[in-house]
Amino acid sequence: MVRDYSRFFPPADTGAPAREPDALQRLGWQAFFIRQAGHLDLAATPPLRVSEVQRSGLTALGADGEITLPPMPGVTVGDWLLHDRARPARSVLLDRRSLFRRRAAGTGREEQLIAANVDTLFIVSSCNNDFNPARLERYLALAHEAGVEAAILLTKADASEDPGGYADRAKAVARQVPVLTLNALEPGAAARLQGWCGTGQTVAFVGSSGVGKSTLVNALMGAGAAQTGAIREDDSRGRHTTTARQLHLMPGGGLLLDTPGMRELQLTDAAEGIAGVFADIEALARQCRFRDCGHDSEPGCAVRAAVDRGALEPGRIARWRKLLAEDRFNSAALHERRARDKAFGKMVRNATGNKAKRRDG
Ligand SMILES: Nc1nc2c(ncn2[C@@H]2O[C@H](COP(=O)(O)OP(=O)(O)OP(=O)(O)O)[C@@H](O)[C@H]2O)c(=O)[nH]1
Ligand SMILES: [Zn+2]
Repeated sequence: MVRDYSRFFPPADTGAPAREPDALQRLGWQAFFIRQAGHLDLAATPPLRVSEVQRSGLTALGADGEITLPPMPGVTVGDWLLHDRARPARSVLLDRRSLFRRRAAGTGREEQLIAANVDTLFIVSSCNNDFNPARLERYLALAHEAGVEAAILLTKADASEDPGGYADRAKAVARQVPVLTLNALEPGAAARLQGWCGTGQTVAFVGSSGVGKSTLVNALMGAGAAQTGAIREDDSRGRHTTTARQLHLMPGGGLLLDTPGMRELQLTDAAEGIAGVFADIEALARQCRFRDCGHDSEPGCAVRAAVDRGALEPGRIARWRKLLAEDRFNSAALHERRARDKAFGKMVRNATGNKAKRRDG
């Protein structure tokens, strides 16, 4: 299927103002990728950004519009490829600036790539009962793990008596992360996010159901929102499945990456991300007298001492522990499955090996 993206791109010749960003810049082609391709002839192997991943293949956007490619394992939405026109499946995957991945339960595959090269993750919650510091921390850990900057958006400020109170509690969770309270329905909502959505900047949304993600997406997409409509493809059994478009050019210049996987993100081996979000506690824990301090009633516990002098909120310790335990559980389950698969593989090899021997003898 060929879609007309021409309205997103400046005219090819002199009609465009000199400083108009070129088509690749609009797709997020930045110094990080340009450096990787520096020694290559980009006319021969043009850069493409993957906009959809389906069973039947990939769709990618480049300076000349949209191209369909055969399936390429290990490639995900948001990735940059250098297109090999003669052998498309051999197109080169460029290193990623950031990557969201998740453990794929029960699929036999251990890990699922969700999205690459997102610049900013909008973590959305509302100024109401949805607000939950533990959930914010979880999402922040995910962003940290993926290597993505985060911004916390607290919607429904218009329906709250005290939006500032919610903002303060969000800021207490992550001092470095920008926090915005807003009414997603008001006309100026998109403009308030524009700072993160400039030309070539890729954003994604996470948050619970009903917090206003779609409302914000529609605000950012403006008249282009019709583009978010679903498309159909045939799966391997010839059934029609409906998949949504996954990478959208926003009228304001940025890109919106929106996949079902993005919305279902969980913590996977996120120890590093957790450490980033709870850096204060982890630093304290290193000062405890005992290396294996449980931070309960051990003498010389720096974590407890911080709680006692009011420098650390006890709830944060509980959430830190819960997140660590959850991550440990997830990782253990994965390693167990890995070990089981390995043992099974060995058994199969032994069995087939024995058969071969018998035949030989
Ligand atoms: N008053 C008010 N209503 C809002 C705001 N943001 C969203 N809503 C309303 O809340 C409802 C849910 O918003 P959605 O944008 O569908 O929420 P979502 O996060 O996309 O939900 P899912 O699609 O289930 O993930 C809709 O009725 C919106 O109109 C806000 O800032 N203020
Ligand atoms: Zn301790």
